[in-house]
Amino acid sequence: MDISKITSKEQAVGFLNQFDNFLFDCDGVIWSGNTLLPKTIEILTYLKMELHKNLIFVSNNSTKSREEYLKKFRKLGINFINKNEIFNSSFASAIYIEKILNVNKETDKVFVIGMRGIEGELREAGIKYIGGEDIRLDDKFSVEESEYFQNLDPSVKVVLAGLDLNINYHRLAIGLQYLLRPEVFFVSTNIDSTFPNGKFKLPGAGTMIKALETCSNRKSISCGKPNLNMMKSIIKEHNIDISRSVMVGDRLNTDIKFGKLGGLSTLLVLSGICSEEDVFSKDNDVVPNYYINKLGDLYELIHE
Ligand SMILES: O=C(O)[C@H](O)[C@H](O)COP(=O)(O)O
Ligand SMILES: [Mg+2]
Repeated sequence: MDISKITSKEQAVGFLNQFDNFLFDCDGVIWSGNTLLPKTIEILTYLKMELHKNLIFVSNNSTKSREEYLKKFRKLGINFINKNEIFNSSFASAIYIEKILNVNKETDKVFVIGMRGIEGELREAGIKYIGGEDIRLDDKFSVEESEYFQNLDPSVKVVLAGLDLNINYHRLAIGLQYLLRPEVFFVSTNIDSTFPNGKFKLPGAGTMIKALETCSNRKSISCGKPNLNMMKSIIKEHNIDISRSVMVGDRLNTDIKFGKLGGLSTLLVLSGICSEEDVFSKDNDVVPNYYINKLGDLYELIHE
């Protein structure tokens, strides 16, 4: 198992010198919930402003659109990022529905189980949708009283499901009605089972997706990491040299797998979901090239 833990200044300098392009996962790497992880601003500023590296942010979190992510970065004091340097699973899903499923934007609709991040990216792509954060879906479910159940929409051609902090039986029941139609596509934003928030692990999008897959007996197409469609969009948009690029993430089965499948080097941080035990577990077959306690250590080791 050829893997190195970065624990010294020499290793940190040697690591940074190998790459021009840094693809960063967000939850568990840059922040945990709405709190920046230690020395994040310092290392990102050092990479961008002093070493003139390309920084690209690749999140499976679909609860925000890229616009909303930009606002989150700026609110947290990170002001040197442009919208085209942010890729997330709600954007990847909207591109997939628009460009690959090629839905008719005049007539077709998407039923959304998820939040405003998905709604925002579908709107930006000009794709009609129902569901999402519609408060009528927050009502206690009753077949007779549900406006959604009593008015199932024949123009729904896709069910798109992602992390939904408002998930409930009502949303799952409506999603199932549409998934029982074989002509309706089943798309999901990502498969993450959990995501970090401070010292807690919270249910991730994979929780909602598995519930829908169970009741519908169907498998979704997942658009987020490790699906390489997002990698293709990133390489095309930024014309990056893969051999000079590294993917930095906290989850082995999404971030590190995404980087390895894409031919990038990979750095796992232990500040999010995965631990050192996970890396060396006999059940793990996704081995990062490097690992480190947290991203900010790269700054601290070099400026100690
Ligand atoms: O769906 C989820 O579980 C979370 O949104 C996802 O895990 C966090 O995304 P990340 O920024 O870590 O890719
Ligand atoms: Mg993460």
